[in-house]
Amino acid sequence: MDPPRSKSWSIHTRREIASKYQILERVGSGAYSDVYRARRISDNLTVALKEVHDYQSAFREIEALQALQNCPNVVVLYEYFWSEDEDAVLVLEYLPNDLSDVIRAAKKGEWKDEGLRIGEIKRWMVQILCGVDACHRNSIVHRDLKPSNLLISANGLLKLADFGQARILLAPGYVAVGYNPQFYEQSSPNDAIVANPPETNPVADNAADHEGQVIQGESLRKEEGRRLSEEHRERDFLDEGDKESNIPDGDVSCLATCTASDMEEDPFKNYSYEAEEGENEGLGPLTSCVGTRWFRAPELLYGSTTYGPEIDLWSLGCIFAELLSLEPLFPGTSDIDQLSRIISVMGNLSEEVWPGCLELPDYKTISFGKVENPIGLDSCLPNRSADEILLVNKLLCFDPANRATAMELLQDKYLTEDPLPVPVSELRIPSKHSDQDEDSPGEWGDYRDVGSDSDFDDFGSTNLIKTNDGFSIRFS
Ligand SMILES: Nc1ncnc2c1ncn2[C@@H]1O[C@H](COP(=O)(O)OP(=O)(O)OP(=O)(O)O)[C@@H](O)[C@H]1O
Repeated sequence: MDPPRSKSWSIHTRREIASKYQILERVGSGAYSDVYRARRISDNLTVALKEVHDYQSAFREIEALQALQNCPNVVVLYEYFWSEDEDAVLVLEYLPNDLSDVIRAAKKGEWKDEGLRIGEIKRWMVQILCGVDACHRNSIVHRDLKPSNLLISANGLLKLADFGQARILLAPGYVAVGYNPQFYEQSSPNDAIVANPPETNPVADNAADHEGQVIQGESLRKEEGRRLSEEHRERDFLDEGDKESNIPDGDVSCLATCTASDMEEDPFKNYSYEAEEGENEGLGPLTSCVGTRWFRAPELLYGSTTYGPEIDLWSLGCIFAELLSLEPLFPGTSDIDQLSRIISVMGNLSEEVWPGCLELPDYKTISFGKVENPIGLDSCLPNRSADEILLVNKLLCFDPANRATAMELLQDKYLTEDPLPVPVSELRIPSKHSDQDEDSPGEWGDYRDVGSDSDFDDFGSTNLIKTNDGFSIRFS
């Protein structure tokens, strides 16, 4: 059989890969990668080969995954292929589903009852929080959390994936901390396994999973990591920060909002997409052009280059709201529309709700008319309990300092009181439609396809008024 059509043929012609893996089919692609299902020849283990066409994205993903090797809710990196002239290829554990599949199936009524059960929602939330907690305890900001980047194994384990935009916000030499075992253990008498590192119940065709992980994990030796870091440091565009020239820093999601043409055509040209050097001590400035629009925190939309892990917590708030309502919470069609949706629900951003917001690079460039009666989160989550709305409210705060941390939420009464999270083994996972062309977005829509190229397309009925300082938006 001919190999599948692909953006790049290099993976099929690389001997070092062909000698160890049999490539079976392409299962996905992103802005900078093609992902294949493959079989490890030595033991028949099914793996995902991720061929990354962007150097920096590959480096970031490898660096972050190495730091998170022992975290049960982060995808396992078995090994990687790295050479000067070729795309990096990451060998990852194969995870056939993602959370957007679960939400879509629940919305379609695939399981014959209304949406997701509360115990299921809670178990998904706990697994996501464990993964995010592990990242943040290791000072890693994921920067692109969304349902389609939360992959799910055949037996219900959820794992954070796609670390191509991740940043480690600490100086080299930092000793990473492990995961917190408390939340991976039994949380109810029937809950035999919540999530244990590595998977303790491998499915039949992945029988070598456990062993494979350990052995291959060891192959990611320290010297290898050091060599990679040194190489990275030698590159021209070594990032002491995220530079605009580097906007691949982004991904498709980011490009959907921040393409070069966008910026040329965008009347909000004063937007501070360009990071200024030296703002973020020791690390350089960060680009505000990260993540997928629907899940982007307000500080990013206002051009911050000094944000922290709290941007992930905002994304979590959007994901949790979507788990509860089965609808995206803020499906903005442009960055301005994104902000206007947030403000129409939460009210205006002001010093009162976020002291210091005036310092945001684009705060004065865009002003929104006074929203007298914000819709409120409860209207977006009809039929959900006060505790559920409160949980989401703890994440969706304008002021990043007020957002609850992943660890705090793991101890939240909503997740620790009845009905308890169901065991992982009771989670329902949709059957995968293998016949869908992965190049075409699904009928429900693709997060990578969420925006038009220009901030003015699809701007709807909102009134946009040019002012001396920039633009003003009035809600009709
Ligand atoms: N470990 C895996 N197992 C199975 N499928 C995977 C795995 N990793 C990625 N995929 C599939 O490949 C697709 C692209 O992967 P990924 O999102 O990591 O790449 P990307 O180039 O960083 O994408 P994006 O443009 O969304 O940032 C995913 O949506 C998923 O369908």
